[in-house]
Amino acid sequence: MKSAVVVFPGSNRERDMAAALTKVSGTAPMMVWHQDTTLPDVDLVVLPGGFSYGDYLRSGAIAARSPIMAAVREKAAEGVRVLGVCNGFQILTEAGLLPGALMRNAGLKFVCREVKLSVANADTDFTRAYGAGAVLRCPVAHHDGNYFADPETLARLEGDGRVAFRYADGTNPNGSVNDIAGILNDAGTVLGMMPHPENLIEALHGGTDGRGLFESVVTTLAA
Ligand SMILES: NC(=O)CC[C@H](N)C(=O)O
Repeated sequence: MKSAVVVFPGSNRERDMAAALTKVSGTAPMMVWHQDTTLPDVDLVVLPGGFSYGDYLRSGAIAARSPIMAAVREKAAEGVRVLGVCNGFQILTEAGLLPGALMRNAGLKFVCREVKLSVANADTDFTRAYGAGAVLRCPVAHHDGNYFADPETLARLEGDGRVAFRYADGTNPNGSVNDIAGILNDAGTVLGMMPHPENLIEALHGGTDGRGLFESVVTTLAA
């Protein structure tokens, strides 16, 4: 699987993401600077976590208007898979590639801890390696993870199975509506999620629950 990781000023999870992609897919991703205007020929584009532009204005708002985002939009329109984790999810909503918004955490505090995630739809390109109803451990680290969408959008997301992950067992760290932790676009090719699956890849991380997401994409693209 060929992949690219976009790096913005203030990104801080791009190396974790690159390590996870390399470990699971066997191929190192290409790292692309936000000022570039083209993306290489890849099967997956990843927007990593971090504090792009210092979270000024709103988390992800300035990055969503970076030169590279026109190319990300083009790839998404072609059906290339796009994954946004944490700040990457915020950038995808700010860019209009995913609906809704990530508001300040309900507790008004930065939250850094492990949560439980349930796989709300195991029939997606990003989740098929997990069984239906699987519950996994996953770390979160954010202050703007409180997912919100208007009732109409929410009904569409829920009705179309576009909620990929939910916080489980009362571990919702941010007050997101319907315990939403990750959502898909209409076509199921773009996933945004607040938790960090790239940080539970090998035994040294304390667990491997995050691997399934990357394995799902690898398997989907190999099929
Ligand atoms: N880990 C991250 O990507 C954090 C995203 C963003 N800076 C926030 O705190 O909400």
